[in-house]
Amino acid sequence: MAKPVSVEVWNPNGKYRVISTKPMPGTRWINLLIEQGCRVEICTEKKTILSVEDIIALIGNKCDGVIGQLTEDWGDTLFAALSRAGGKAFSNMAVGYNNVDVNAANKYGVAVGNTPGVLTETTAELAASLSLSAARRIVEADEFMRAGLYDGWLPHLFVGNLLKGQTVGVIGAGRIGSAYARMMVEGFKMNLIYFDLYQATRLEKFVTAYGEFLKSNGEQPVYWKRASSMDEVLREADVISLHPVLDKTTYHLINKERLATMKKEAILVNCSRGPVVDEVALVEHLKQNPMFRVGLDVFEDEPFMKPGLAEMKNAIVVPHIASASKWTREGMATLAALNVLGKIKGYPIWGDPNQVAPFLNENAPPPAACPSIVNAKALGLPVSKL
Ligand SMILES: NC(=O)c1ccc[n+]([C@@H]2O[C@H](COP(=O)([O-])OP(=O)(O)OC[C@H]3O[C@@H](n4cnc5c(N)ncnc54)[C@H](O)[C@@H]3O)[C@@H](O)[C@H]2O)c1
Ligand SMILES: O=C(O)[C@H](O)CO
Repeated sequence: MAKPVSVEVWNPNGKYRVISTKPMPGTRWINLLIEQGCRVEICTEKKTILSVEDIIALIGNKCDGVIGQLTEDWGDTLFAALSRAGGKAFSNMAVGYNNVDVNAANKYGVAVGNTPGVLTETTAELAASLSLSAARRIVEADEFMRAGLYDGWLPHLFVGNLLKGQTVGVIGAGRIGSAYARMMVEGFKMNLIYFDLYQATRLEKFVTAYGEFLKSNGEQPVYWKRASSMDEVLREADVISLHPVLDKTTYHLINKERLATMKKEAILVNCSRGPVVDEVALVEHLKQNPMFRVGLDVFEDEPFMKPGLAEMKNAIVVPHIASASKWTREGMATLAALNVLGKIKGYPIWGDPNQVAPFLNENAPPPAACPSIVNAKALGLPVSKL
């Protein structure tokens, strides 16, 4: 028998039982569920990562839908349990869903939601912060100051890299990669080289137009290039930021050989998923190349770091906080709740999961649609005409 898991209950007499495996920011998501007749149960267990057994206990015998987290292993066992309990809806409170076995969800007819769009700028801003912090050695300098080591201005003290005129490389120029590229190009007047399976037409147009603007003002223009291989980006860029999805094509995309092709003083930023980088190879590379710097938001064996990483002065490490702005996190909770609610209510799927603003407007009721269901096609779910 699984141990009972502690929950906080809202609207106990609601017709549909919806579980959230974690307390989530804001209250709009709870109110939206309650207004539509849901009983909402929020897991209040103290431990950060729930096990499959914990979640099975939460699901129980009757559960219409679950809002879950990227730390949870949503595979066959959990989708089978949800299906047995009558559930047909699950949503990650995240855009990435590499923790979800979508084929297993398809097998049990469970819709899988995610939360694109609302976290694009927030995540790109963190990638830009890590790029700048690494270039200007901000964390090292802060530690130096606090250790009482500063005894006066010196010509060589914490000399870093000037970004202006350098080249920013983006691997995975989707929503977040493109937003990051625009920030680096416009903010720091960097040239762009990117690699993606698809052409980032809007991004290219933006850089072209900005380059023309700079030129017309008598300034050095900026340029873009779509690389024909990832290696081209690694060889040419001074700052490289990783923004692909994690799947079998991107696992250990950055490995020992590829690190060796990068410039000795390059900066590597990862705000995608930890396993995109071979972290053991990275630690070795950081040891051998003290001028090479990294900014990491994600780790291969989260929440752990590979041995040696924490000791590296040329690494900045933060605990998976790229989407952590109040507006974004409340919006993610709202989108996740509306994915589950929409499926329970039989609503169609929103036509463009990149345009989620109507769901986030606090002054109007959200559209009667599921904002983003990744397996909508596989399940044959209808698309909204709104
Ligand atoms: N650190 C965080 O807190 C955080 C926050 C949000 C998203 N993420 C991660 O960022 C990822 C991207 O999010 P997004 O909203 O920009 O998604 P997106 O789908 O818009 O962009 C992903 C891009 O990666 C490209 N891609 C896929 N395989 C590739 C490959 N082999 N080589 C190069 N490019 C490839 C796709 O074509 C696409 O353009 C998410 O899947 C998630 O894992 C992390
Ligand atoms: O995929 C995601 O959304 C993140 O990792 C958390 O915001």
